[in-house]
Amino acid sequence: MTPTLDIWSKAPSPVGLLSNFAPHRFELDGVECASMEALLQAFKFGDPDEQAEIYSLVGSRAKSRGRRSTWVDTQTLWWAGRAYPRLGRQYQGLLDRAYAALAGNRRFAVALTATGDAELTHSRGQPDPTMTVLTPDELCSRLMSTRERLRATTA
Ligand SMILES: Nc1nc(O)c(N)c(N[C@@H]2O[C@H](COP(=O)(O)O)[C@@H](O)[C@H]2O)n1
Repeated sequence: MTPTLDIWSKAPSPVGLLSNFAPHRFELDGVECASMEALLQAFKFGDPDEQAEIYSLVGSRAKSRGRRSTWVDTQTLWWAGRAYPRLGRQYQGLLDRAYAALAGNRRFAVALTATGDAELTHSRGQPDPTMTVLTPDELCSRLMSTRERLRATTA
């Protein structure tokens, strides 16, 4: 039977290292982020100066910082000065690029491939996309497809 691994920040390694809270550095479009959570929470702000305050954060500090945003009212997220409707296809493309960038972090890539063929879940996540910048499906589908790609390139 295929094992299921539930991703959250306090899970033992390697699963905890797949949480967006984990301190994996990566760069997207020339912006260095200390964690995926920092990038995701920065999407919630249209002001580049406010976004820049978030990039260096990790874990719950990054997530809490995002609570100052009112993005839920507008359903609009921001990257590189451009507005992304939350339910739009372009936002999905932005998430794809973000996870592709994260896959360049070796510690993340090693942790992800160490999960083998396990089904990845995220039971703590919010499934309604109008209430979160990343649903469990959006996270886990990207992690599992990235794992396939990493495997294919190292085979
Ligand atoms: N631990 C945890 N608690 C929640 O309530 C969550 N929604 C999540 N999901 C993660 O939170 C990030 C998205 O933040 P918002 O839901 O937009 O505030 C992202 O990292 C999800 O994977 N996790």
